[in-house]
Amino acid sequence: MIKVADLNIPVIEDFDINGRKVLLRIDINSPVDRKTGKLLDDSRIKAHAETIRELLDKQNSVVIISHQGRPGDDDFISLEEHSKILSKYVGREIEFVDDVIGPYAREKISKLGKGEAILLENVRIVSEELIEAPPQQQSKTFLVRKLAPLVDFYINDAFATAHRSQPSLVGFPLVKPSAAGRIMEKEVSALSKIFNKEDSPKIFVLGGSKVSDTLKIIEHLAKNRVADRILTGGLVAELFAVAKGINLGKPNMQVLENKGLLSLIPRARKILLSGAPIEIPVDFTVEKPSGELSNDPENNVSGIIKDIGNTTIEIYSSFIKEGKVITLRGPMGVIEDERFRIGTKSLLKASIESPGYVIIGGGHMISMLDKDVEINPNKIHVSTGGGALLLFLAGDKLPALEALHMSWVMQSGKS
Ligand SMILES: Nc1ncnc2c1ncn2[C@@H]1O[C@H](COP(=O)(O)OP(=O)(O)O)[C@@H](O)[C@H]1O
Ligand SMILES: O=C(OP(=O)(O)O)[C@H](O)COP(=O)(O)O
Repeated sequence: MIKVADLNIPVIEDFDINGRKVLLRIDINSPVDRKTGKLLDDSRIKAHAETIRELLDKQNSVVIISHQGRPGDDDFISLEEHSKILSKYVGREIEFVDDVIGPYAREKISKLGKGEAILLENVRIVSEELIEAPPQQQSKTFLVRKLAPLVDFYINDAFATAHRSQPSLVGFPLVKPSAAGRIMEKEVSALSKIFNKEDSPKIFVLGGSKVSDTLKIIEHLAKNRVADRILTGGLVAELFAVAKGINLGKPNMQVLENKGLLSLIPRARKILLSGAPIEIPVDFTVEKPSGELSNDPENNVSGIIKDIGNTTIEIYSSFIKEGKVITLRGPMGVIEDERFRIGTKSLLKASIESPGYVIIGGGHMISMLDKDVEINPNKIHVSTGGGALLLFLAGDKLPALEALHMSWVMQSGKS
């Protein structure tokens, strides 16, 4: 059992999970190369191998579920390639099953032998999975009703999706004995220890493309006075720049419009007006229509913004040097293209070389870490989470953890 604020989170040791059938929710959502559709990074897949191996060593039959991307996005792809990589890291074959709740998947689950594992297809092909609702409601979804009767236990190892109140995360704990997996356990234990409210200044480097999520994170960080400085990059920065009244030019406004982000401008403006400690880039690396690159000031951009600019890198790096705790999530630029990795890599370098403690999260950000450099755990925590990590640090109760707590209350009769 681990205690997280006032939640009791059951762990694997709290049950006799040997030779049983286990439904294991992991998060192997990974960056995808838009051109080839292949995975660009396997850090999350590698991380989850530990829990799977342990369950298989204990002769459990392991049914693995995960998501990848969101419907409509380029990275909403099958988990077939993931199963091959997972098999490599676990050291055992993990068969990919091209189904989630249909008769084929259910037969595969029923016939699964001891010490065997299967990976079901991307759980987000089941449309219910995209709807967020309270655990009670999610426990009545088809996903839960079809799969729960076939397993003995539910284990949630998906820390990176713990901020979503989706059926695969919060529905099962209400109907099955449930526990946190090893990644979930390690993340919440480590982060609870590392992140002290008193440590200051706390610097947050927030970029990427999940702008609505990031606005929510910033609102929570600001409300709970957790951040001393928020350095923005990626599409998050572009939205704040526009909200501040900076003219980024028609093509960039078009990018924001195409991504459905313009409606978020009033919300970003409200955050700025509330006095949240937001920093916006003073220059950008842009790609001109000719394909040429240029480093332009924020109010005179001559192409599509692809990364933060050189002066911004310098300014942000100097803030980072002063930080006691630096948390980075979401890249500064379009890192799928090697030419636009400079901003992200430079800020990662500045953080790692700074005297502060560094927390690195989010699939895209961790993919930029140099795989050959050893990570010193006394200096750096590499989290599998992005949004979940930030909301956890902001002091939010993550729905997946709350559901595990509810499960424990139901099992033990305690509160
Ligand atoms: N200026 C930009 N314009 C368009 N996309 C961007 C920009 N900067 C970053 N991105 C995109 O953000 C995506 C990653 O964001 P996100 O999913 O929020 O990060 P993470 O997975 O680390 O949480 C990448 O696909 C990257 O191309
Ligand atoms: O990659 C994830 O989140 P992150 O980008 O915040 O790290 C998780 O897999 C959650 O995915 P979602 O934000 O589509 O629910």
